Amino acid sequence: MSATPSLYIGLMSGTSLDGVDGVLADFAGGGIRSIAAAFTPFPAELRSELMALQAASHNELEREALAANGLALCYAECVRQLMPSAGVPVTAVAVHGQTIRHRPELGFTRQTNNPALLAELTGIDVIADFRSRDIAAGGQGAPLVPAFHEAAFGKPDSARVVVNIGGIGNISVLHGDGRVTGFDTGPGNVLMDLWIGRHLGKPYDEDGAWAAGGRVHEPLLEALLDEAYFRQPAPKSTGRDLFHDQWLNAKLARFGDVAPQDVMATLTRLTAVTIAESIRGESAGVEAVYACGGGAYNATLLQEIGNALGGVQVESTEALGVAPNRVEALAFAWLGYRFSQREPGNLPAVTGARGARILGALYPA
Ligand SMILES: Nc1ncnc2c1ncn2[C@@H]1O[C@H](COP(=O)(O)OP(=O)(O)OP(=O)(O)O)[C@@H](O)[C@H]1O
Ligand SMILES: CC(=O)N[C@H]1[C@@H]2OC[C@@H](O2)[C@@H](O)[C@@H]1O[C@H](C)C(=O)O
Repeated sequence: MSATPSLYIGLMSGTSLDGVDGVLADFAGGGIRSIAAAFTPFPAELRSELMALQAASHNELEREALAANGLALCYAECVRQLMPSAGVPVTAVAVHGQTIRHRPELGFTRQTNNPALLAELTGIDVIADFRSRDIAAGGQGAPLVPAFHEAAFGKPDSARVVVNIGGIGNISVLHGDGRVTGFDTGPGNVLMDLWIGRHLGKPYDEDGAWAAGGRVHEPLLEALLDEAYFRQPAPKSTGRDLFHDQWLNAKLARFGDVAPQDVMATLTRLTAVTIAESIRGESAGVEAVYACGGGAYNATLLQEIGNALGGVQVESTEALGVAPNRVEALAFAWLGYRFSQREPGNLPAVTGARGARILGALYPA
């Protein structure tokens, strides 16, 4: 007889600001099983307000509170879509919130959210605020997915790398001997999305097709790589606080004559080489690299990461049984489960925290 289900819903809205990814998962008996997934796009107005809140602006306290209420409605809608797949009561909804400021060096990170409203709207326990305890313990508060990557994808005696390519990229190196290292590599899709939006009015470069038809401009690539963050040792994490449109504009200032499609090819290469160099720096002979996050659907990008690693084939996490667009939400469902078990969620070797900590705060139904 199978164990009684232990159902959690994970909700993630990341730096791409495209919407909410939700996953219903069952962790019965210590297993990890994703049952159903849903995606709720942000209404255009909420998306642009969340984008505006990424930087200092007028009356932002009130605007943040209102955006948090709007977010809670999107989260509730995503939960509503997942509920029919549950069958039995869901133990808790684990919700990341929307990062609008990430400044671990100043001792804070801010994921705007209204978990009380979400508990009210869903009638389910809500677990939120997963990052601040790690920062309180001296850590970066990010990335948090490496512990989950090890639990879900780790294989004894074999070295595997999981690379999450969302707005920002992050790697988890599962060394195969229980050790896990990882950090944010820098831009994932954020600069590419910005550029194709500006030039073709599209949200992203589907399959990397536009970049594939362009040529990498080496001097521009060199200028883009001239960024202290790439040389900084781990632990490290980043976000739109650093990699924003002014960052890109400043880099492009000397390269006004480069064709937009060639800029796209160069930005794709930038993401690929910063990920590949980060992997190389952590582990010499990596053979198995698995990509997740929306960037895993960018064939050009995966090909370029593989090339930059000297011909390694980069597969998506689909090969390990989890669709790439489900991994992050599943990770937060799992972090919610860990919270309920009073088990730590962070890895001090990754975030730099003084020790393992239970992450999250409960808003009862
Ligand atoms: N078919 C596709 N082809 C190319 N790129 C894609 C495709 N589908 C999604 N993407 C990219 O993936 C992004 C969304 O990825 P994801 O949902 O993993 O990001 P996120 O969770 O918001 O970010 P983060 O992990 O930084 O928090 C899109 O903005 C787009 O750039
Ligand atoms: C502060 C913040 O929201 N960071 C995100 C972001 O998106 C990717 C990368 O930057 C990672 O550090 C993190 O998300 C994943 C889910 C994490 O915590 O592992």
